[in-house]
Amino acid sequence: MKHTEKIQIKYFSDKIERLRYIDGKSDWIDLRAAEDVVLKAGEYKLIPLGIAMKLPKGYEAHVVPRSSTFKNFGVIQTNHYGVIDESYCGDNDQWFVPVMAMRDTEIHVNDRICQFRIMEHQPVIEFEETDQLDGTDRGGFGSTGKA
Ligand SMILES: O=c1ccn([C@H]2C[C@H](O)[C@@H](COP(=O)(O)OP(=O)(O)OP(=O)(O)O)O2)c(=O)[nH]1
Repeated sequence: MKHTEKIQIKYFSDKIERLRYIDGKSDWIDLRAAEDVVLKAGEYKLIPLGIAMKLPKGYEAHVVPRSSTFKNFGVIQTNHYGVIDESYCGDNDQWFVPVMAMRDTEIHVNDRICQFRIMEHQPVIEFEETDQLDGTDRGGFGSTGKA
């Protein structure tokens, strides 16, 4: 059985619903736009998500689009994969999602536009330079993708 982590959360708006799991379908948690947004095709906007959190020690959070985000809103997340650092934990550290509109679009406050989960940090990495790697050579990029 998975253990539970408590996360301190601050809401910047009363217009968004409080975060929750949706129907037990996934352990990713949807995030909501904290304001109405109107964009023309090609425009960029940092959309406030109306929350800040103090993540558990040793964790970071990852923010990605929902599968339906492009179909519903016509926007692409410009950083593709948002990383919320453990140090982004203060009173003003509101989460945002950067988007670009591919068509004229409107996003309304409380719309579920992206999702997040928390992940443990990776181990500390030390790089050891060498002229020859001792792994088996696959032949380089794209070498198996011909047939
Ligand atoms: O999609 C995102 C990505 C980042 N952040 C916040 C949390 C993160 O901890 C902080 C900095 O992010 P990152 O280090 O990826 O951005 P940067 O461009 O390197 O900026 P900085 O100089 O603030 O580190 O911005 C978000 O709210 N949404």
